[in-house]
Amino acid sequence: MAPIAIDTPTANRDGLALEETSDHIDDVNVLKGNLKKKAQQDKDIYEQSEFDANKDKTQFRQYEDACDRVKNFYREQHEKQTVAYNLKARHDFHHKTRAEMTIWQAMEKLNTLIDESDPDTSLSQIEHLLQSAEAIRRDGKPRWFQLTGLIHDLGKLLFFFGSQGQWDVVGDTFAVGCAFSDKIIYPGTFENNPDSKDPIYSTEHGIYTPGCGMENVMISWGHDEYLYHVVKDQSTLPDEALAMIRYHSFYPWHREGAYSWAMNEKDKKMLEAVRAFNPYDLYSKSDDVPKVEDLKEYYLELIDEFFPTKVIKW
Ligand SMILES: O[C@H]1[C@H](O)[C@@H](O)[C@H](O)[C@@H](O)[C@H]1O
Ligand SMILES: [Fe+2]
Ligand SMILES: [Fe+2]
Repeated sequence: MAPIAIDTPTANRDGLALEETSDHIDDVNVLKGNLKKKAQQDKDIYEQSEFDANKDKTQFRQYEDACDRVKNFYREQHEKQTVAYNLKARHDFHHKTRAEMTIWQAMEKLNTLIDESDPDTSLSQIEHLLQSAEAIRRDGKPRWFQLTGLIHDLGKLLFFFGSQGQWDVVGDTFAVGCAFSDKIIYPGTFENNPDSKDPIYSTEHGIYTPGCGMENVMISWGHDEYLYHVVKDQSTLPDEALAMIRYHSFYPWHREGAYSWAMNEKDKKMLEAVRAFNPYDLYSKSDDVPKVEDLKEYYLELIDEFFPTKVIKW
């Protein structure tokens, strides 16, 4: 079809030159775009989603019925996550840069890892990340929240950076340096962890003072804590996003209410944010498998918005 010719005037009624008018239109369009983004951002992160309401939750996290792969994973993890190991892991982390790559490259690198601790999915990690992000996006939640869904498990890259196995990378987390809570899954498997017999670490508060704040509690080392440090220093994501990343595997706390004695005022707010995130992580595992190539462009732009330095130090 031939383009329609429009007889455009060179100046508008108020005598403005055409160039200025079209600049103005551009500005208005930018504003409209911002408003649209803003409207999306206004959708409260705490508002319960349809997504959450429609899932049959009894289908997830059935650890008693889980296969041996999952049970063996936790037996090993619960034996080996000691205070001594956690101090060493943090020391090692702060003393080197393991790799330099973009967020998308990290997602691709992670793709060969199948998480041994997970009874609910055998999909690759890139698919799980996109499922989480897409569920948040479909619910019209803020862009920073969508990005948090996209990256929240990238800390599993630790597996390729000299971890001792999967036990110090994946799985639920718990506090070390105080008594192992009976709210942790398979609580009977801590017997062979030497800390369970330590005269201080085995007491309720252990090395901590009540009210000290979760950021002062040493949580078992793995993908949450690692990614939290990477993202905190290299992105503009808000505190809520950092809490979602740092505590998303901390089910004894965010789901079962353990360790409440350690919380401070800020933690109460952060706990709500972590709880708002959890359904998108857990229940999106039964959604359709996303098509990576179809979504790539949208997410590349989103990544650039919050990671000013494209190449990240891992
Ligand atoms: O098996 C899963 C998986 O490793 C997740 O990435 C982690 O966040 C969960 O807490 C855990 O239960
Ligand atoms: Fe995770
Ligand atoms: Fe996840």
